[in-house]
Amino acid sequence: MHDRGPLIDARGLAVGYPGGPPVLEDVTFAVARGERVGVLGPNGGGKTTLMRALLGELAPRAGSLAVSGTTGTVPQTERSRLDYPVSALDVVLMGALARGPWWRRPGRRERAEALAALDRVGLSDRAETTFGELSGGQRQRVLVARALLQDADLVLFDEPFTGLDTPSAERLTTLIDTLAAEGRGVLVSTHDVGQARAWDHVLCLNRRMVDFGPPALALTEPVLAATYEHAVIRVPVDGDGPRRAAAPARA
Ligand SMILES: Nc1ncnc2c1ncn2[C@@H]1O[C@H](COP(=O)(O)OP(=O)(O)OP(=O)(O)O)[C@@H](O)[C@H]1O
Repeated sequence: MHDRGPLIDARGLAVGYPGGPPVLEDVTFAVARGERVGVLGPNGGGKTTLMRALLGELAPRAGSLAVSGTTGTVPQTERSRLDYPVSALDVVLMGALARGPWWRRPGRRERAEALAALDRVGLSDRAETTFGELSGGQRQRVLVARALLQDADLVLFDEPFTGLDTPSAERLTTLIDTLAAEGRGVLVSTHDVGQARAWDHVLCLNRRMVDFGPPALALTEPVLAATYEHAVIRVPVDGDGPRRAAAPARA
């Protein structure tokens, strides 16, 4: 892994789709190694669009975006289905392809590393299972194993908690913590404001950046109201103490 500078440095970033107006503007944030950054925003707020820009699929329309090191991605589960019959192990081994020179096919050593990566995400018994036959949560964990094999400096998760039951969500939370503790930067888009409070920074998006900072400073009522356009459920905490807000459930 490289050791210096932020993994992501976005300044005044604007992004859009070919032929259309920008769908995301004025985005300024940074992600350092070892940080977990939550990306919050309503449906259509631009979270996936930001991920696509970070992956180099969409070029900045304005401002600047620098992403350093290797990037592993865990897309939304419905987008991670593969139509061809590859095993979970094959998918993890794709991480070795990204790591090595293009002419070198993964060998016995990479296979052993891929099995170890599957073991780390608790799926060593599913190595030969067809990827498409796994549950959404299991597919996500296979993709985390792929990022581990790739030795990704930065791991992008696009709404990974959607549809997960409580044990799977807890397991994923622990994995995210572990990835960050290893010095990787982790960017996670989520609809769960309460969960993002536990991370290092939050980036609030609603077609433009509403705020970026440590959750204790950024997640104020005005910021949440601007992010979710007042569709916020207010939950009082400790009588007159600060209020906690939760994003509305996905439609
Ligand atoms: N391929 C595309 N071509 C044109 N516009 C698109 C495309 N994908 C998304 N958009 C538009 O960009 C805007 C932001 O969408 P995006 O998918 O980034 O939001 P999101 O925050 O990820 O939403 P969700 O929470 O529903 O996943 C939306 O208005 C959407 O219609």
